[in-house]
Amino acid sequence: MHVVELEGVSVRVVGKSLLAGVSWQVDYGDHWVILGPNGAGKTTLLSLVGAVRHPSEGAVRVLGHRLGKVDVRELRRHIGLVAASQRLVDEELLEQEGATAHTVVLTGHTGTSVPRWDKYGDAERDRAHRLLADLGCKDLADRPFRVCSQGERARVRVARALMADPAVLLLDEPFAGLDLPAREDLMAAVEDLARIRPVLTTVTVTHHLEEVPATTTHALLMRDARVLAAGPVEDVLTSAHLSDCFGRPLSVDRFDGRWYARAARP
Ligand SMILES: Nc1ncnc2c1ncn2[C@@H]1O[C@H](COP(=O)(O)OP(=O)(O)OP(=O)(O)O)[C@@H](O)[C@H]1O
Repeated sequence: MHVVELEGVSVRVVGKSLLAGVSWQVDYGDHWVILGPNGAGKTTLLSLVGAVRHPSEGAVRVLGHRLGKVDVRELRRHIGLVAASQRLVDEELLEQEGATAHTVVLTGHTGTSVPRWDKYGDAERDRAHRLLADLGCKDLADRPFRVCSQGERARVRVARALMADPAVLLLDEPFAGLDLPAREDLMAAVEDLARIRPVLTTVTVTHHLEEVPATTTHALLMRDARVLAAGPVEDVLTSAHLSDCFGRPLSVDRFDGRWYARAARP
């Protein structure tokens, strides 16, 4: 069984195709990155995998369950989704309540935007502390989420998503808006996660090759609602594929496991 399986999937809204004829398979322990220009359909693809939306055509199976034939609320409990664009968590409410980073992580256990204190015992509290430590921010436990920096929040959100022990973790532009040290801290945390949780599957949407974690195993390139290339990361992240994807000549390098792109000079 695949973690994610799409067969001939299209998503249409009035007068527009958001995804067209997409087939794709993700296996347990894979770490995928999805790249493509603005409007290519990356977030739409991730929202299918997150069981947030349904396809107009074709079949989507997540953790063996076909969308349309499964209780998506139950399915979502096994999927960790961190996406600024899809407000699944009411962070403003948590901020108003003065929630600490530890409390925000705890709410991941109940999948709620407010803490359900009767549901959290010592095991859950310890787990939330461990996850903050795994994400390199154990010192934030008692800090109000409201005052955490963007980089700190980004790591707390990932810890929250892991609280429910999901089989698959979906990250939609997790590095957006972070400065260089914050980006590198989150990158290190994501790479550590891949090492300490070998069965966790991850799918990360990003805009920049510099944001592709070194632990990435596979890549999928999108353009105009279609998949341009998908497969093992070293086969897909080539100068030719990236140039095709972004519509201009690009030169791609790999150094120390990380990827870099720049405009090709004549
Ligand atoms: N409900 C909708 N109705 C109409 N158009 C939509 C709807 N949702 C998304 N779109 C459009 O579909 C296209 C794909 O959107 P999507 O958010 O998946 O792209 P993306 O690759 O994630 O883009 P970005 O990199 O800019 O975040 C965009 O042109 C977007 O404007």
